[in-house]
Amino acid sequence: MINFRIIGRQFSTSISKQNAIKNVTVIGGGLMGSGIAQVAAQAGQSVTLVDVSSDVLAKSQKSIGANLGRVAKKLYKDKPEDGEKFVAEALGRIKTATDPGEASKSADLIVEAIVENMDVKHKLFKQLDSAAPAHTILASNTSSLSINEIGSVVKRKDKFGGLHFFNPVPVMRLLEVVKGAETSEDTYKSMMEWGKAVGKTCITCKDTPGFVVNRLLVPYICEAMRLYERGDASARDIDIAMKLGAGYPMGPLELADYVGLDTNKFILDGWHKKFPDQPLFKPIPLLNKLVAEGKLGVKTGEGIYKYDKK
Ligand SMILES: C[C@H](O)CC(=O)SCCNC(=O)CCNC(=O)[C@H](O)C(C)(C)COP(=O)(O)OP(=O)(O)OC[C@H]1O[C@@H](n2cnc3c(N)ncnc32)[C@H](O)[C@@H]1OP(=O)(O)O
Ligand SMILES: NC(=O)c1ccc[n+]([C@@H]2O[C@H](COP(=O)([O-])OP(=O)(O)OC[C@H]3O[C@@H](n4cnc5c(N)ncnc54)[C@H](O)[C@@H]3O)[C@@H](O)[C@H]2O)c1
Repeated sequence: MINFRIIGRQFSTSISKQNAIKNVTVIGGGLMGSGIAQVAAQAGQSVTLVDVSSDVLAKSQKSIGANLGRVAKKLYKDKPEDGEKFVAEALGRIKTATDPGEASKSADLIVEAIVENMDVKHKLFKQLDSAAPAHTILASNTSSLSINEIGSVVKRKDKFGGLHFFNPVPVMRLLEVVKGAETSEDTYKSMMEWGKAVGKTCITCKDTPGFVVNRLLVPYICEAMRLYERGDASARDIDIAMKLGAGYPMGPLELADYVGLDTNKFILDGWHKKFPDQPLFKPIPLLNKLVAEGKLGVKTGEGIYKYDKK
């Protein structure tokens, strides 16, 4: 096992002896999917990263290469040639594909990280369920949707669950492992072992809205947006307040831009529809306006703040 530290946080990449999952297919090559593919490849697993867009896949490979470089710089501080080997080997374990069905055929585990939309996820999981071998575990990285509802379209309900990672995946140490109503004990154990093998600390949660982290974090971010929208304080001052007054690494508005304002809106709209009387889930006109204008945060160069385009 290799242990290393990034910004004061302990990391490990290891191939667990008990972990029977060797071939992982990640569907969705965006922000989350590329991070999940990276940590699995770092842990020695064979990864197929799938997206509908070849352009996205090319961009993902580039960002995975750069982020592996950041990890290698710390892991192999005194041996840059070993660092280069580490990056090349990890990148070599990642194949890309555009056909989810074909890419499922040799998978032990499939992690879905596509758009936060129930209909789109249902369509994909129906396809994966019929294409993947019988032993394959199917998991969703959904931020806010019900695991039971996503899994309602698959026949293998005992082999379905939630694996919720955090952004940026290579840095954030937590993995929420979500048991659906019909997730088997074997599947749950395999998901926990796999999470550990990719260097994460796993917690278990029932299938409740937002699981643990987002049920607390999303209302916090939304309250910060409402505070800003009312003009109670400037965006900068709200962020400074929570960084210096509460010790958060990012302020809530910076974090909203970092996660993606579209993702924030998908989550809030979904919860508002389900729980219309909950004031914490009420729509936020400012959020709706920014998303309608295509200002989605860091990924589009503008959200609550403006960013330099890379
Ligand atoms: C909505 C969803 O369902 C759930 C979610 O994901 S909610 C979001 C959860 N995430 C958070 O709350 C993130 C909060 N923010 C943070 O922890 C920190 O601000 C941060 C880790 C993102 C960035 O840290 P910060 O010190 O501001 O910036 P930066 O200097 O760029 O990065 C710090 C270190 O992390 C490393 N790093 C950052 N991103 C990385 C990545 N993608 N891959 C590898 N390493 C990375 C950098 O190399 C740097 O290392 P160094 O200090 O040794 O040079
Ligand atoms: N952004 C976050 O901080 C965060 C954190 C944890 C979980 N999540 C969840 O992870 C999922 C992905 O979020 P993201 O931020 O990576 O989104 P993203 O927009 O960055 O990436 C989604 C990718 O999925 C691709 N895609 C869409 N439909 C597809 C399909 N049918 N087959 C294959 N690829 C398809 C898109 O082309 C896009 O590249 C969502 O469910 C989100 O709620 C997001």
